[in-house]
This record gives sequence, C-alpha cells and structure tokens, in this order.
Amino acid sequence: MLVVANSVIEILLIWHQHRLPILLSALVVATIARLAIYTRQRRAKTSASPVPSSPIEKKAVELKPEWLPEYTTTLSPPQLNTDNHSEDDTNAVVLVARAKKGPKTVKGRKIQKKISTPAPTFDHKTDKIQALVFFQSLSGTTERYAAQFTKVLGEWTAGCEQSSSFLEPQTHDISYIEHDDYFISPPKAGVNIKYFYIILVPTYNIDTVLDIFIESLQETHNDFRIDTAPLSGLLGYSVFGFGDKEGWPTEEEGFCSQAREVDKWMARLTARKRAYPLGMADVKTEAEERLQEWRIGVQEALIELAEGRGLGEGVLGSGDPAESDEDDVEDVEGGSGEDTRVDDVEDLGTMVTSSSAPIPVDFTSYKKSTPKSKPTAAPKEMVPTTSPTHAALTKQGYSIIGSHSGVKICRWTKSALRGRGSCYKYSFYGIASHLCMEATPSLSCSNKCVFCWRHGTNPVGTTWRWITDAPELIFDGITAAHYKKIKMMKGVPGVRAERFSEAMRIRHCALSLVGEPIFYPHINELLEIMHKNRISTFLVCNAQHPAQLASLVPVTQLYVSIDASNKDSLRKIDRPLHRDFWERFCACLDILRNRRFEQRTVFRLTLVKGFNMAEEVRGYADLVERALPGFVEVKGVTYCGTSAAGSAGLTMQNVPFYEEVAAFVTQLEHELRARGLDYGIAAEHAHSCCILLADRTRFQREGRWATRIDFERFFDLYEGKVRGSRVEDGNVVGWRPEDYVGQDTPEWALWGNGGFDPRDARVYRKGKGPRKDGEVEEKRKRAALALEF
Ligand SMILES: Cc1cc2nc3c(=O)[nH]c(=O)nc-3n(C[C@H](O)[C@H](O)[C@H](O)COP(=O)(O)O)c2cc1C
Ligand code: SF4
Repeated sequence: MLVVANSVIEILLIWHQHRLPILLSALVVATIARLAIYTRQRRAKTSASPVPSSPIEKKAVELKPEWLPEYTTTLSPPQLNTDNHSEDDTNAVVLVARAKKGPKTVKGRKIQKKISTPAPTFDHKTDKIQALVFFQSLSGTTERYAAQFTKVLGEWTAGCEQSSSFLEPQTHDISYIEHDDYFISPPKAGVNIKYFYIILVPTYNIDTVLDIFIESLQETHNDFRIDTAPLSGLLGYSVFGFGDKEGWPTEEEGFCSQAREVDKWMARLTARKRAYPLGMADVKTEAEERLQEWRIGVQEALIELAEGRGLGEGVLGSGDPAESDEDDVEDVEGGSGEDTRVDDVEDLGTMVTSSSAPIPVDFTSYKKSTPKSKPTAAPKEMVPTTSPTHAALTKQGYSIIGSHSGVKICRWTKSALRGRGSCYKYSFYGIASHLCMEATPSLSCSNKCVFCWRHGTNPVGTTWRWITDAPELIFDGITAAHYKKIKMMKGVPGVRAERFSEAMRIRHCALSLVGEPIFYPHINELLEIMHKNRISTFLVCNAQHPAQLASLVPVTQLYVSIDASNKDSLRKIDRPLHRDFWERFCACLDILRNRRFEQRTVFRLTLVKGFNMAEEVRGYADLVERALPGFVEVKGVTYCGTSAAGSAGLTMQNVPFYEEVAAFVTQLEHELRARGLDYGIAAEHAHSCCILLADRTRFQREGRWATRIDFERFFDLYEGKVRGSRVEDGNVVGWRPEDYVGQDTPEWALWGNGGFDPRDARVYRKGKGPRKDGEVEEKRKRAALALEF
C-alpha cells in the first residue's frame, strides 16, 4: 500500500517538474500522426482513376428504401386545365375551362405585317359559299380530273349537313376566262355570296398558256395601282398540281413547280388564305388517291367556313399567323418566327444563337409575397396556371396539359410536313417525324443539366409531391393539343397535303420533351393507353429513378441519358439534386442490362466539348460494358443561347463539330471492339449531328444493319396476336427486341452516307450549303487527330 502511494507521489512530482515538455511532445506526435493520415487519404484519392471503371458482371439490383417512390398525393378530379387547345375537335376530349384566372399569358408569336384588307366574315345564317374550280390542261388529264372533282364536290355539298350554306360548285378553264374577272378581285355577285377558289394545274417546263396565267398573278400582285392582296375578299383557296415523277422526280428537279408557283402567288394575292395545303400528285402513279385525300381536306376546310369558324388557326385572317412566305426557309431552319428557337430536347439540327432567351424566373417559389406563411399539407399543382413557369413554358410554345404535363410540336415535325426531312429517328428507326408527338407527363426533373434548354424554366424536385392528373386525361389533353398544333400548320407554305392528312393520326410518342417522364406516378397506365391506341413509345429517362425504371412496362424503345462517364463529370454536367446520384445512375444501368431482352435499350450520349468528351471514351466503354444496351446514340450538344446556359458556363465553344463527334464515335467503337464487344457504327444523321452504334450480334442480318423497327409487329406482340420468343424456365413470357426488328437500314442512312432521305428536299440555312466531295472525310481525319489520346 505504502509502495503504491510512493509511486503515485513520484509520478506527480515528475509531472509537476516536466509537464510543459511532456505536453509539447504529445502535441507534436499527434500533429505528425494526423498529417500522415491526411496525406495518405489524399494520395488514395488522387491515385483513383479520374474515370472510375465499373464492374462488369451482371448484378442483382438492390433497390434501397429511399429510392422507392413516395407518393403523397392523389389523383386530381377528372378535369384538366388545358392550355391552348380548347377549340380542338379532332378527338372527343374533355375540355374544361381553366380553374383559375392566370396572369396575362405572353404568347410567343411573330408579329405579322399589317394586311390591308380585312378578312371577309361569313355569316352562316345568311351567306352562301360558291366554290369555283379552276383548271388548266394541255393534254386533257387535268381537265378530266377537274370534271370528276367538281362532280364529287357538288354531290358532297348537296348532301352534307351544311348543304344550305353551299351553292353548286362551278368549273372554269383558265384558258378561256378573262383573268381580270376572277384574279384581280373576286367576282361581283350578291352580297351574300362568298367565293372559295380551288385551282387544279399541271406543270410544263416549256412555254405554255400556264405561264401567262402565272405571270398575270405575279403582275397583279406587283401592280402599284392595285392593292397587293386584292383577292383577300375570298373565303379561302387551295391549289392542287399534277406532275410527272418519271421525268421530274423531285421538287428541285421541277416536280409540280408551276403548281407551287400558283400556290405562292395566290397566298400573296389573298393575304395568305390558303385553306388547305398545296396538294401534288404524280399522274403516273398516285393521282387518283392523292386528289381524293386532298378533296377530303378541302371539304373539311369548307365545313369550318360554313359553320362560321373561319379558316382555323394558322391561317391568316382568322387564326394564328403562322406563315410567312418571305421567311419561308427561315421559318423552318430556325431563322425567325415564333418557333425559331430550336429548343426541343430532340432537336439537334442546328446551333442557334437566339436572342429571345426564356423569361428569367425563380422557380423555387410561386408567389413572392408570402414568405412567412406556413407550408400547407395539401399537395400543390406542379405548374399552376398562375405561375411564371406556366407563362415561360407557354411562351416557348408548350401546351401545358393539366398541371404537370406538356406537349410541343417539334421542328422536325414541321420540317417533315413540308417534305424537308425527318429527324434522325427516321433514318435510324423508321419514325416519320410528321407522325410523331413529343410530350412529357412530368415537367419536373431531378437534374439541372447544363445543356438543358429549359433548366431555367422547368420545375425541379426529388420526390413527387404534386397534385396528380389521371393518365386518361393526360392522354386526351396531349393528343388534342398536338392535333391542334398540326392544324395550325395547314396554311403554312410548303406543307404537303398528304403528309398533313397522315399527321392527323399520331403513330409515335417521344416521351422526352423536358422533365422526367418516369417521375409521373401513373406512367405505366399512360404507356398502356398509348400502346392500346397503337402509338409506339420511345421513353428517355435520366437514370435517377431506379425503382420506377425497374417497374416500368416494356416500351418500344427505352433510353437512358448518359451525360458523363464518371461521377465527377456527371455531377458537373447534370447537376443532380439527389446526393446519391451516382449510385442511382449505376443501379439504372444494371436494371437496363437486366431488361435488355424485354425491349430495345439505348444509351443516349450528349457530347459537350470541355465537359464530357476528352479522355472519357474508356469511361463510356465501361458503362456500355456494364449495361450492354442494344444501341448507343451519340450526338453533339445543341447550343441554346439562353442566359441559363451561359450561367452554367456553356458557350458555342462547347458545341462539337460533327467531325469531332464522328471521331469520338470511331474511337468508342474501337474501344468496345478491343474489349470483345461487337458494336459497330450502323447509321448517321449528319443534319442532327447524331451517330448510331449498334450491337452487331442483335441488329445485323446477314451482314446488313437492321436498326429499323417493325411497329405493326410490336403492336401485334403487345396485343398477343403473335407469340413472342422471350423464354424463362422453358415458358414463353413475352417478346424480345429481336421479335420486332424491321426492314434493313436504308442505304442512305448507313454510316458514311449522311443520313438524309433523298426523297425529301434538303434546305440549307442561309450562308450554308452542301459540302464538297472529300471535305467531310478530311474534317473527320483532322478531328480524329485532335482527339487522339
Ligand atoms: C413537255 C412536257 C413538259 C413537262 N414538264 C413537267 C415538269 O416540269 N414538271 C412536272 O412535274 N411535270 C411535267 N410534265 C408532266 C405534266 O405536267 C403531266 O403529264 C400532266 O399530267 C399533264 O397534264 P395535262 O394533261 O392536263 O396537260 C411535263 C409534260 C410534258 C409533255
Ligand atoms: S423523335 Fe419525334 S419529337 Fe423527337 S425530334 Fe423526332 S420527330 Fe421530333
């Protein structure tokens, strides 16, 4: 006991005498130890590859509880706040007036030149429509068709519901009338008779009386003594041309060129009262069919007039001023007008430096004035009609359906309607753009990607916390709004009658507009409705919602956006809201791999120079190896020129040249093949800066690429009319992507051939033109050298 007490005393004495050096030594040792640990950690961090590779083996995907959707909201009553399509009559749609009165909505429309003569009004109680069928014919074909046309039209006007509004149609041979009687001003008749002109003409590339007619139209328009639009007193007009595709296969080569001239001058003389698009037919193959189709369209326009609804939207004088003859090319190519901002997610064709940036809005709050009010428990509308988001999206041309869905007619749809080419999905998969609707059931998204056209305007969130609209109502709303927008195109110059009528039956839906479609809690029901209506579905998701992806019903083609090859890069480019974004992303890749035999799976890479291109080829190859998608679409980013993009550090310098994208894809192909993955470059659409890699083992037949889809077969499989070949445990459990592979990829779409359908007319933007021979190849080589790593 005594010994212990002595030891304690001794220790205390030592402590008192040396406590300062002891304390100092301890501090030094602790500091050294800490520094050593810190340095080791840093070394460990920097030594990790900046492009972390991903495991290759197939994994069971563990869905973490926090990834499961928490839906705290219920379906809204069966009503929609539909925007912009209240007059549509294409489908039986429940259209309900907006619940709330919003602020004055800014409509993004072009201001038209003032038209001197007001549109004639048609009083359907007292007025009569006199249709005049004009024709010109040298060898009798057009005359025969004109006689037949007038007869059928006469029978129709006599028998239709609105027959009391019509007088019997009359025919006039242009060669035998005084032009001045009809084409300087409408004929004088009783005040209650209103005229509608129908003009059928052939084309001759030699001097004929048709030239005299066209010249007289032109002279009338240019005559300073006469109003430039002296025929604006007509109710409307429409032109149909006969030509010969054997001798004049395309419009550039002169097919129906004189009909197009007549249509153009009539548009000017009537102050753009084209009631139905110009129809054109090849006399040797399709004249009968095309003329009948066009007649039905003209009859519909006549019904609208007879019912006092005017020419419908899109035609000057009674609706939306959507046309400009002078700005013809610019309209489509992004030069002017309400839709000239090339701002569809899908829209890759051109790089636009538009000055009309979206309205800058704070989207985190709807109202400025109530910062202190207690948050209410009731779910809110995602995009209320009173919100600035609604105003901004509407200004950008969206129709907002209900409170969280949107639809917009894309630039390629307009282009295809005018015979100027479809988007890359036509070249690669066979989707004609005029049959395609672009929509989303969720305008909200959980990322703020630097290249997104609308990250300044779309709402964001990590969980669904909004009032939810029923899938049936969304379907009715988006289809009605789409049809309405198509109808607005009917008076636009160059719209082809046959495509216009085909467009009135949606065949395909690209669920990719903006936002995250699988965020919508009833996405599966919405997809089922589309499939039941034989509308195929391409769904693009951002790889942030693994639970929803795992439970998604098979779609026609399932996309995952791959915006970067590694975690750091993904954080910078997608700016995700989820903290565990990389884990979510990887889980989605594994799910895609597991589901690759249920549906066609696609990686969509958007290349942004300076963000996700350099030295990332191997990283992307890792991801392909992980998910084994059927296809890899690689495209260069499109610059939107918005302030939002600017603040994200994006400029035109970040937009890769097509040749750079091509060089990147070539390297990716090499990298994949070096790993024993049999992917090859299948097709390209240079116009969209987009290139397709595909799995040879699955999408090549006898050495030929077969990337196109057999849509009819997809629906037959869906409806159980044919048996699929996906087998599990010896039983057929469904279909495989191989069951609905379509025709071979067309020659013109294959890699090296550019990807522009030769049947369409390519329109170059001002200052641009076709490349010279060898120029593309040369640029590709240079770009490949620049990208060498
Ligand atoms: C000499 C000649 C020139 C023609 N030029 C064109 C032409 O430039 N573009 C076109 O599409 N069709 C052209 N065609 C085809 C006619 O437009 C076509 O045969 C039309 O149906 C003739 O109509 P018609 O019998 O009423 O005169 C031409 C035909 C002939 C005989
Ligand atoms: S897929 Fe449809 S929505 Fe997308 S760009 Fe092509 S036509 Fe437009």
